[in-house]
Amino acid sequence: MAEQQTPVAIKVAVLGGGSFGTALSSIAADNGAEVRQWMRDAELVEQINREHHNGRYLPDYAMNPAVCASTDMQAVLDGAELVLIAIPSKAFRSVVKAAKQWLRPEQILVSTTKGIEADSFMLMSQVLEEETGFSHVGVIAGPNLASEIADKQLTATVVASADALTRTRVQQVLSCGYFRVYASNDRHGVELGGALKNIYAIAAGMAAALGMGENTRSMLMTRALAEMSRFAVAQGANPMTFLGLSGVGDLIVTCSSSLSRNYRVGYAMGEGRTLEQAVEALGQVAEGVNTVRLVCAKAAEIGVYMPLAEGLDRVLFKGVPAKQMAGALMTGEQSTDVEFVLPQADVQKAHREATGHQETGGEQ
Ligand SMILES: NC(=O)C1=CN([C@@H]2O[C@H](COP(=O)(O)OP(=O)(O)OC[C@H]3O[C@@H](n4cnc5c(N)ncnc54)[C@H](O)[C@@H]3O)[C@@H](O)[C@H]2O)C=CC1
Ligand SMILES: O=C(CO)COP(=O)(O)O
Repeated sequence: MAEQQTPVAIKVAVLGGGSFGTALSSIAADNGAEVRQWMRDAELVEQINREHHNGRYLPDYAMNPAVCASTDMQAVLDGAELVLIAIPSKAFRSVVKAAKQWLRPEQILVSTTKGIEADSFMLMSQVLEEETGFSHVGVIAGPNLASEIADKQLTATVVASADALTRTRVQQVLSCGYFRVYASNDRHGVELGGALKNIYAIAAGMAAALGMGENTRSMLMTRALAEMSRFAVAQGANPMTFLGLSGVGDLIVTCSSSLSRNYRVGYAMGEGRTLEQAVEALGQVAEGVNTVRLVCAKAAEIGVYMPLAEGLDRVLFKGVPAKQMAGALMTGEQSTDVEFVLPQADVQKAHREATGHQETGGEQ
């Protein structure tokens, strides 16, 4: 599958020793970049440098031997033109704060993280901007299960940035025969898509464990897309972005695959495990668990109707049994299919004219 391309002469730093950071490091090295990968775990560093594989996060993956792992953040960042940050959202700001002293304004900083910061409700590229004030900032998001990338399955991602240099350099560094990098200038929409879809991946895993069929899964994904776009529009994003790889693309893969960690958390809960048991058994990050809580609080604050996310929030954090919630979620009063085609205001007007009542009250 891999195709020959001209080696990219560039120094790349990857912050994060998890599955996604590891897969991206290896692709960049395959393309000829000089790659250094930072992580905290000295044993893992030693293993990667000696055996060229990451036994903790991607044990079956033969990494490019040229990837040099290190616990020394300064050495990793020194001279890097492109910095990829693959750190879970909970730790993202603290890592950027630690890195800041060695970052320079001409560097390109790209988040690969699909989460939201708890206190600020910021996306990770906003954290990057706030901490550094630099202008070459972007994100990567899309249907990108790290274990499939490791398996060299044909995969597409999106690099999103208002900055053309960021988009071009990421495309040069990461594009290869099995990894296609599409560009977007809607950083906010792309990043929001990546974060929001994790919520529905948990719900889809739960629905699968409860024995729901393909019609149900399709309904869940489609209504999830409506809900995600509704929230994103209220946050100022472009709903068209949700038709792309980082919206519907990522939603499909994570709602369909047991390789998704978010899906696996939902599945375990659908089988009767508690959230704590499900997360502990996973042993890796499932960003959707925090995202659902944060998004529901924000949706309540700004008045966006999100019945699926709110139902999941009740199962995860308020002790409502998954089985009880699943039926209720899917059978709320129906109303508009695509609300950008048939606006909710028109539905309410027709309802008022037909019944003399004021509100439909159901799903938008
Ligand atoms: N794995 C995947 O398939 C994909 C993951 N992502 C996103 O990438 C981000 C990172 O995910 P993964 O690499 O999959 O995570 P992971 O769970 O495989 O690994 C997380 C890594 O972050 C490190 N880490 C955690 N807290 C840290 C701290 N305080 N300081 C330094 N390092 C810390 C861990 O030691 C570990 O190396 C997540 O937001 C995820 O949503 C995006 C696309 C695909
Ligand atoms: O974002 C991902 C795939 O695009 C990875 O999903 P999980 O974090 O659920 O494994």
